Amino acid sequence: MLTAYPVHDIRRLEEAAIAADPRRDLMQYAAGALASVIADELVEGRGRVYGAQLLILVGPGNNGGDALFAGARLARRGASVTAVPLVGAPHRAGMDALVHAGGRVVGGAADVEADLGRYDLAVDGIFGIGGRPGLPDRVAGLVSLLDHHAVPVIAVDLPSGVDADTGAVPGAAVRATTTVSFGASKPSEFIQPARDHAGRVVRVDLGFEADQAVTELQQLDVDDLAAWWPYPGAKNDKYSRGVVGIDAGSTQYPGAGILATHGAVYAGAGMVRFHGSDEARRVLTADLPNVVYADGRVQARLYGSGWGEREDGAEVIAKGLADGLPAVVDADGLRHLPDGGLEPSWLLTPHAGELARLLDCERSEVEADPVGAAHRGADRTGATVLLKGATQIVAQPGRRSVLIAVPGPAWTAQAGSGDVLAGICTTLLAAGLPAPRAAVLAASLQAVTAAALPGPVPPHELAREAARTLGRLQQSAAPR
Ligand SMILES: NC(=O)C1=CN([C@@H]2O[C@H](COP(=O)(O)OP(=O)(O)OC[C@H]3O[C@@H](n4cnc5c(N)ncnc54)[C@H](O)[C@@H]3O)[C@@H](O)[C@H]2O)[C@@H](O)CC1
Ligand SMILES: [K+]
Repeated sequence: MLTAYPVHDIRRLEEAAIAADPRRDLMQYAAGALASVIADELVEGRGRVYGAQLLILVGPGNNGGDALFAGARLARRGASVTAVPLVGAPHRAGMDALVHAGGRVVGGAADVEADLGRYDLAVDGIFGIGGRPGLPDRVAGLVSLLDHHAVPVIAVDLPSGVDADTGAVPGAAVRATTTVSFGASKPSEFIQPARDHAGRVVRVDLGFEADQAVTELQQLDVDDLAAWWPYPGAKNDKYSRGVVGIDAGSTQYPGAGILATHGAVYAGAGMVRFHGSDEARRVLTADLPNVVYADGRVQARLYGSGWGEREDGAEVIAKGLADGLPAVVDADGLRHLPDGGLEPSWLLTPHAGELARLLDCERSEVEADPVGAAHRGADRTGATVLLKGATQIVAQPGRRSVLIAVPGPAWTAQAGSGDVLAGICTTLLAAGLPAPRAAVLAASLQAVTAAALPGPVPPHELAREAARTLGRLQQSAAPR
């Protein structure tokens, strides 16, 4: 599991680390770690550090200081280092160190633009955690020229221009090949589209110790998925594994019910009872003869995928609430929720547009701060929220921390993926998992399954593959 903290909390952790050991120079430590990553990349790219052409992009803060001190270390190892101050006054001591080590400082972007292609590597020390999203125009111009010349960029702490807290990229931003992240991960390392700007992330431990008061973003990895999945054991029967009730699909959208049922079955439900349309039932009878159509005991329900315009939607959901069973509400079902008063054992699975409708805001507002929007959705409804999209985020009512699923390939964004996902989530609720864990495991299973495939497959095939993934994960799982 990887943990990220918002900038506000990283500053607090940094202050606490300095107070605990005032003699430790965090900037020198950071610069040393940065220099060693740069040296490794130079050796990999051209065989040695000596004689390498290194360009340092310098902003007005400590981020530029880190870059300058790292540049000084590499100049001492024989690299030819050019620093270009781009915004405001650069870090004084860092500049002195670079010049003292034999580095060159030019006046501004115009002095390097003509021959950018000669640089082996550029270091982005423009803005760090003090940066506001976007880049001043002249800086954006230089950054896009570097891209044009295919000069690899190592970002110091984070790629300048991205929003560290939200992962949004509202304007120009550096696209790094590698990011050297200090002290603690930033949310932008996990959340798209900023995650793509970071490239490979090398994390440098500065000895921060998290405390209870900080907000955490916890991103699962494959080992967490393997360890947390509730594999059926020898003592399980179909009831203890969980019976899923699916009320999904409609005459207009029969496929949604079929897909959700595939998700539920292949994720290992003890039994699935299907209460959707007759068209879907005919297909399911042929494809998945284990599905049951009679009423009877269930342990979790799914409502809403492919409902379309359903007149009795609000009534069905109200009845489900009165039953007191955990439930997943997906897609069209989200239009029929009561105003607040849901339970955290209920899991809502909106994409950005559906969450915007729940929050009475624009989709762009959700995309600008997906974690914040997922929190608001959970707080407003009282339910757990899984916000689907390029980054899959799970928020709980009244809690500031969020879970983030293992990232998967972009091709899973296709019609029907959400229906399968809703089915997997319901299987995990029926198995007795709390909604947040069910949501993050289901989304992670889909991502890990897709990542192991050579390319796009339709969602019902992805559901079948998920069962194979679970078989492999179970073998590799270390008990926790
Ligand atoms: N957090 C930590 O524990 C450590 C932080 N260090 C470095 O310090 C950095 C933070 O340093 P600072 O707080 O000085 O912040 P920055 O280096 O991010 O710079 C902030 C400055 O840039 C200006 N600025 C921000 N966005 C702008 C924009 N879009 N257009 C124009 N001007 C803009 C601000 O007004 C401010 O003056 C970290 O990212 C990291 O690189 C390291 O030295 C080691 C320890
Ligand atoms: K940077």
